[in-house]
Amino acid sequence: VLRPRTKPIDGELVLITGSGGGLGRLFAQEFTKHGAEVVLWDVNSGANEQTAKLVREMGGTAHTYTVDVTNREDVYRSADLVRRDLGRDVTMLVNNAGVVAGKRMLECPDELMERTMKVNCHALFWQTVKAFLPQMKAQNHGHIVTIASVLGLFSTACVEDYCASKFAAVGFHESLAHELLAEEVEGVKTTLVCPYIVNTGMFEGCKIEEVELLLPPLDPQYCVEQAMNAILIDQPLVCIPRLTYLPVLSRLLPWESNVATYRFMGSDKCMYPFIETMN
Ligand SMILES: NC(=O)C1=CN([C@@H]2O[C@H](COP(=O)(O)OP(=O)(O)OC[C@H]3O[C@@H](n4cnc5c(N)ncnc54)[C@H](OP(=O)(O)O)[C@@H]3O)[C@@H](O)[C@H]2O)C=CC1
Ligand SMILES: CC1=C(/C=C/C(C)=C/C=C/C(C)=C/C=O)C(C)(C)CCC1
Repeated sequence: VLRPRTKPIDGELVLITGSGGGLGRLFAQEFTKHGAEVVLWDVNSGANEQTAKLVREMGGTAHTYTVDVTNREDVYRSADLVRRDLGRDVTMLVNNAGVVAGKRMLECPDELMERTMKVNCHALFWQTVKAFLPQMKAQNHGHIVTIASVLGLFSTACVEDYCASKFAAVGFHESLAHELLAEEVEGVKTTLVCPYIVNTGMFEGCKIEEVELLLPPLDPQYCVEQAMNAILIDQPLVCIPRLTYLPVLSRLLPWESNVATYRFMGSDKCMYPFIETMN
């Protein structure tokens, strides 16, 4: 009944991956509004510098690093560099970088499918467990945020590699959360963020006409604000919007009834216009 109290994050050092655009850039601005210092990792240095500029214009502090999160050595090297440059440890990690191939599986080059798994899933291993978690555990203080997707909790057609990578990200995140709780590392919190389609351009054209009025693609700012609310109250999981908890629950129903719902709602073909836009 009562809204949980939000935690102060001023003074936290927040590392955001994929900060060169979309949700990552908005996360950088939102954390800055709350008084945190941000470390920005992206493959695209120009776009990343642009995010840093926006943060600095808000009066915040931003440190940029050009990092390909799929490259283990690059991740470890950059993590050490951050520690050396700033003389302190990252206390909050937002694993946000993500990609989608945008091709039907049989037409998708193997390399693109591999890239999806590497960016959306494997990168979480190097970044969280190896590069930043040890210090968070040692200080019993930290927060690991995984930006997955509702497609990590249920699926649809024509995004096989993306769904596989996001289901894997959810599995990884939840197992890690269990590990921290089992070891009673109570000061290191975890939040799994699962958004529906967001208007960042990543899923350009993707839509479900039958439910468009009830469930339009999310405004990126709204999505990030909802995620921030969850992070600030240490909420373990947030699906945005709340309506998307429904298909998660319906996974308990027989497969055939889910197929019928997908057909009725047009959820089975929502990727068709997206794939056409991409090709
Ligand atoms: N948009 C949507 O509808 C939804 C998005 N999500 C998830 O939210 C997250 C953010 O998505 P969104 O902001 O829309 O996507 P964007 O494509 O707008 O932003 C992703 C950012 O990640 C960067 N990036 C990609 N690969 C790497 C890499 N190997 N190393 C470092 N940075 C990299 C991109 O750089 P570059 O531009 O140079 O490739 C880009 O700046 C993703 O994980 C996505 O899966 C979840 C649900 C819905
Ligand atoms: C099944 C189903 C739905 C489908 C949702 C889909 C297909 C979401 C796609 C999300 C994307 C593209 C996320 C990217 O990361 C609705 C409309 C919620 C309504 C109830 C049943």
